[in-house]
Amino acid sequence: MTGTPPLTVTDVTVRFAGLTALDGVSFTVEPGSLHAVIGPNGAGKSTCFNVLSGVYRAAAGSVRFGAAELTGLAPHAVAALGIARTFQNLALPPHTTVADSLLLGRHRLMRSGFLAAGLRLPAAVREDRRHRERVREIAAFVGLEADLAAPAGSLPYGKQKLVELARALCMEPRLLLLDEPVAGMTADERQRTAAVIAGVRDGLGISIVLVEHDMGVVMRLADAVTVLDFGRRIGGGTPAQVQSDPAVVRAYLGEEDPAA
Ligand SMILES: Nc1ncnc2c1ncn2[C@@H]1O[C@H](COP(=O)(O)OP(=O)(O)OP(=O)(O)O)[C@@H](O)[C@H]1O
Repeated sequence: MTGTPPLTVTDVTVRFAGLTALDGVSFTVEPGSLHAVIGPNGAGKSTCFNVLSGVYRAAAGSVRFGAAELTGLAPHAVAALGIARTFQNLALPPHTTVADSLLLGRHRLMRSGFLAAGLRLPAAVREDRRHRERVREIAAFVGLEADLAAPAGSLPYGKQKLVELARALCMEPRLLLLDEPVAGMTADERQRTAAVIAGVRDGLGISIVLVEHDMGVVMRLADAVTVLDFGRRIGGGTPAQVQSDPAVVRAYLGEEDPAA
């Protein structure tokens, strides 16, 4: 997709009743790149994710997607700019088929109102057919074409997470926010999902922000990494750069060794 602007996070601070969860954090997500946000437990990753998706409001700083200022926008207004998100925990209606779950993801793009759709007016029928075709294409892209008629809740966990990813893609986003997309997956599922995520970046040209604990996946997929610790940005760069950064290594070792 053309026209994806950079996402520029500048000096963002978020406070919760006396606790500074993010403290003057800055980074830029280059167009079409996969940018991972990592850090030990409690570092501020989820808070960062929630600021980008409009769930939390920053006390200070700015988040710009091209010329658009995101801070202060409600989640639906952030989505309207072409920023889609997935959730850490499954957020799919379990009895709804995969096809219908994905169609729900296209709601923002649908012009016909419920009345026109309900009355089966010709324009609404044509639009419905167009959206179903696109849903099929996106399902094929993530490897779910054979599962379109299945209730989402009947699929194995890894596939349900792929349905969520596909649903976000159905919004035709320019930027995709992924919240721990491989958490709870088997090694096989992790590998498959990582390949799909790489395909989204490489094949669709969508920028991706990835918050993820799995270092293997982060280091294999990311073009750039931002490292948080206690709400501050303590490092950043390519995966190789952050892996050899003593401050980053110290932050992670500190987490593993409570005596340190
Ligand atoms: N809604 C909230 N109210 C109060 N404190 C919060 C809230 N959300 C997060 N925090 C606190 O802010 C800090 C950063 O939390 P956050 O969840 O962003 O970290 P994280 O890096 O995502 O951690 P984890 O890896 O454990 O998910 C923590 O000290 C956390 O307790």
